Amino acid sequence: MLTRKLPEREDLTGRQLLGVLAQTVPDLLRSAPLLVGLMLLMAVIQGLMPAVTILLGKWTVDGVGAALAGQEANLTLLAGAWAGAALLTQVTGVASQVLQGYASDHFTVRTMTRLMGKMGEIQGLDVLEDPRFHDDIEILQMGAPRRPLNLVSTLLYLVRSGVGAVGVSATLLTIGWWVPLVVVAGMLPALLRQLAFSKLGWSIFIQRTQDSRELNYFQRVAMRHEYAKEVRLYGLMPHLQGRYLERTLDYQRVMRGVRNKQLLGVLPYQALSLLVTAGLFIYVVDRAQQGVYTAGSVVLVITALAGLRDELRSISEYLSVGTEHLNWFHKFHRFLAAAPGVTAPAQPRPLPRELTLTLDRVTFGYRDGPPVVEDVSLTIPEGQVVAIVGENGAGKTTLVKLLLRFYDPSSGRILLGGPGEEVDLRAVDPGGWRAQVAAVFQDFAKFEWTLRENVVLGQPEDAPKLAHAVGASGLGAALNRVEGGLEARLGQAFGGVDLSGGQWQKLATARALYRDARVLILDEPTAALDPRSEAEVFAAFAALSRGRTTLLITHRLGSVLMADRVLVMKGGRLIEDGTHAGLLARGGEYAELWRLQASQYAEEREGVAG
Ligand SMILES: Nc1ncnc2c1ncn2[C@@H]1O[C@H](COP(=O)(O)OP(=O)(O)OP(=O)(O)O)[C@@H](O)[C@H]1O
Repeated sequence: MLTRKLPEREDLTGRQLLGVLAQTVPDLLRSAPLLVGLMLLMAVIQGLMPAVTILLGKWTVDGVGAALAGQEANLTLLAGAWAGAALLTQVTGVASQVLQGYASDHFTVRTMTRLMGKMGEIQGLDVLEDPRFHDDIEILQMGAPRRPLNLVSTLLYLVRSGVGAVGVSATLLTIGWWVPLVVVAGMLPALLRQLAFSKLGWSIFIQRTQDSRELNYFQRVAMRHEYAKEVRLYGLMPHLQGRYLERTLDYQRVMRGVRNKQLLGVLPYQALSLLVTAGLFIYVVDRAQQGVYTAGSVVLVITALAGLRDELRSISEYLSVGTEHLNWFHKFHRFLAAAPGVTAPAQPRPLPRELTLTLDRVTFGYRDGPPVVEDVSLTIPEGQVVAIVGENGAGKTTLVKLLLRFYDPSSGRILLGGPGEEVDLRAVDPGGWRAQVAAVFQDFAKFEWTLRENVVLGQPEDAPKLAHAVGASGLGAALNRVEGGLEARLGQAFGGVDLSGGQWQKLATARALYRDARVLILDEPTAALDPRSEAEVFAAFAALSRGRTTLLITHRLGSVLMADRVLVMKGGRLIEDGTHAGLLARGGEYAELWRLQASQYAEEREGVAG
């Protein structure tokens, strides 16, 4: 059976927690001083209420006793005080909830804005492919709407319970100065023990994030439309259920162990606390029988002991959840302060006039793995149309991703600019450079927005340009068949229509055509198109690529004919570089690929003829 360990302890030390607290609280306070101030006021008032109630109880019992004995007692005043206390409890309770609502709205917007702002700063893809980042971002995303408010609330509850504990202890002073000391000393060990266990809380939470991401994935595969065909065809459901159950039961077993240990471990300490309480109770009752204490004092001790136990238990719980919130904030601050892999330069150099691309001995491996692009050097003058060919996994797409600065080379440089004006790609603003590029990626994004939004992608709308992009990409024919035309919502998630694979690809093409770019990148742009559409789209690209640097990655060698130059990649290296005719004449890898593809057509022709 698979046994699962708890993750490495991620808990911060007490000192580190205080550091996070000192960093977080002033920031939250500054962002909403009035709200937090009012909430603090409510917490202090609420904290005083238990002591008030206990004293009122004592005075009431003593007052009733006095009245029964025929002495004078102002019971009306007492009744008024009870009513006033109850009213104050109600009012502060409602006010706290209203204030929490406001604070929640405020903190959610603020935290999510900061998180999204930071995501916007992450220029590359490397960070997003790191599994640790997935866990962190999931934890941050889940926590952003609630952690800031929860931290504030927890701190306020701590204030309330702290004031409550002090207030209730103070009422015990009426019995004797030593009474609060004895009671707190008896209850403290259980509290500390509970606190020690609660440190496990964050580790468990982290574990839950890793597990829940995987469990969610199983659920998604089982339930979502995009996996439904394979799940049914290959009968995957029992397999998914089995793996889901195995993981869940395993996880639950670990959690049960932790929970049981926690509950049983704290029992002896709670027994000690009960002994002290019972001892004190017997002492006070005994002394009351001797006439040292009044009946009201006995009631006071009973209610104060119960009250103090409640307050201390609350303090322990709030400290424990507060620790979790602070751990979350630790991740949050670390995320905001992190310098993500690909960063924009502090003082970007302007883009050069001419966008010639130069790779100078560029080597790159994903996540410091073995190189998938190795020692590639080449220059592509602005305006050249270049085809990149080579077998699967040769590094063609990676080369393009490096040119777009989704990753930085492990060694070597990528330069932009004509002779004498070259600048390192790392020295220019990535956003400014990417604005010069239009691309149809192999795995282009299918946004579940309207068709129009999918083409325009946040750029200013220009009706003639849009009409041209839709027409030239071949998307126009699809539009006639989609209800709502350009306004049709795409994708299943919001009840929209779905397009065929080829129609989506035309849409991705329209996107590239709509963007007025100096560099065009086409990564297998026609893989899903029928022959007629492919011919049409290539005609559009041929028209578009005139005068623009174009990089066309393709396995369909027929389309290479539109290129001025062909690059052949193999095993991450650039092994051939020349014109179509030159490379054919050379009789190397390209000639071999061409011969193989041509022979397929020849065989088919012979087959048809025969
Ligand atoms: N994000 C990634 N993380 C890790 N490895 C990757 C990643 N993307 C690609 N690779 C690996 O890098 C190598 C080159 O991939 P690349 O996509 O550049 O090849 P390609 O020539 O475009 O292939 P194809 O013709 O199949 O599209 C492959 O071995 C692939 O497994």
